[in-house]
Amino acid sequence: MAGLDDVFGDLYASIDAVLLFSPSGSYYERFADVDDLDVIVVGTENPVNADVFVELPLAFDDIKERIKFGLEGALEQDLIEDGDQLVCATSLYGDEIDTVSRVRADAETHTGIYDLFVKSRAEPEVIKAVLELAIELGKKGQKGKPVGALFVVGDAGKVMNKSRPLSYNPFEKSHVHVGDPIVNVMLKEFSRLDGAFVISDAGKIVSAYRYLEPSAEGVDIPKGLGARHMAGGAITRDTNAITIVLSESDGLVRAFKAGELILEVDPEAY
Ligand SMILES: Nc1ncnc2c1ncn2[C@@H]1O[C@H](COP(=O)(O)OP(=O)(O)OP(=O)(O)O)[C@@H](O)[C@H]1O
Ligand SMILES: [Mn+2]
Repeated sequence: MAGLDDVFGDLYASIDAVLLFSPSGSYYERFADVDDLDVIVVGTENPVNADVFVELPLAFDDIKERIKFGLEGALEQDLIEDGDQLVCATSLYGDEIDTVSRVRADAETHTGIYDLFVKSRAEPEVIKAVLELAIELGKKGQKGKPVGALFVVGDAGKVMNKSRPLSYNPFEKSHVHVGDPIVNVMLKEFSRLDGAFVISDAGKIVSAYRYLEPSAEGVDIPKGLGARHMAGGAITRDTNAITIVLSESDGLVRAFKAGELILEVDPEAY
């Protein structure tokens, strides 16, 4: 008669490492005695004091997103490499680990999203909200038509100093934040306007209609992209902001940081 190991054993056969997502102390200790196994702890914090730890910028309710960030962070820190077979153990229903997934590390899906969230000045929740808004806008367009948009996130004071208004700022004196569903509807409406949105570290919409005037000297963006992307790339070198840019012409969402393109996603595939 076969045991459950014969059925589920494939899940953890010949793996390169185990990623434990926010394990309790006792759960983590169970792994100390397992021979020849690399254990990587992943979480927003490291209360078990694991030596090998990947920090998550957010807890991520969505389990696929949580695992994606864990893998990207582990790749970034060279804890795992392309082609590694991994077991990810996480909690889906409660606080204890109750779910095991086998995944393969894949350098091709290593998008740069981890870097965008973890080492940026703006709050991760704010970056997540803007990225999701840009992706939604890219999927649906504005009234069915493709639309472009440029969001400058973080270091807003400096960004304002390196830009000028194209028209009246509809967000003047308002105290609204990205991520609020009503505000997101407004941002989508205003994406038809020229220029950029400026958003603070904490997510406050500082301005729409901003014309960015960074020095673009030495900024290297992919050929074929125009003024929106050039300005979006360059402002991140002159300031500590990141930018999220939706292209009207090719429909892709890109993110820039420190003057470089670090993320390129197709909204339809996200
Ligand atoms: N310096 C700038 N600051 C803010 N917005 C800008 C700037 N330059 C261009 N834009 C905005 O980008 C829009 C599109 O410009 P352009 O076509 O040159 O950019 P692009 O990089 O090709 O973007 P897309 O792929 O969306 O066409 C402009 O209509 C304007 O609203
Ligand atoms: Mn263009």
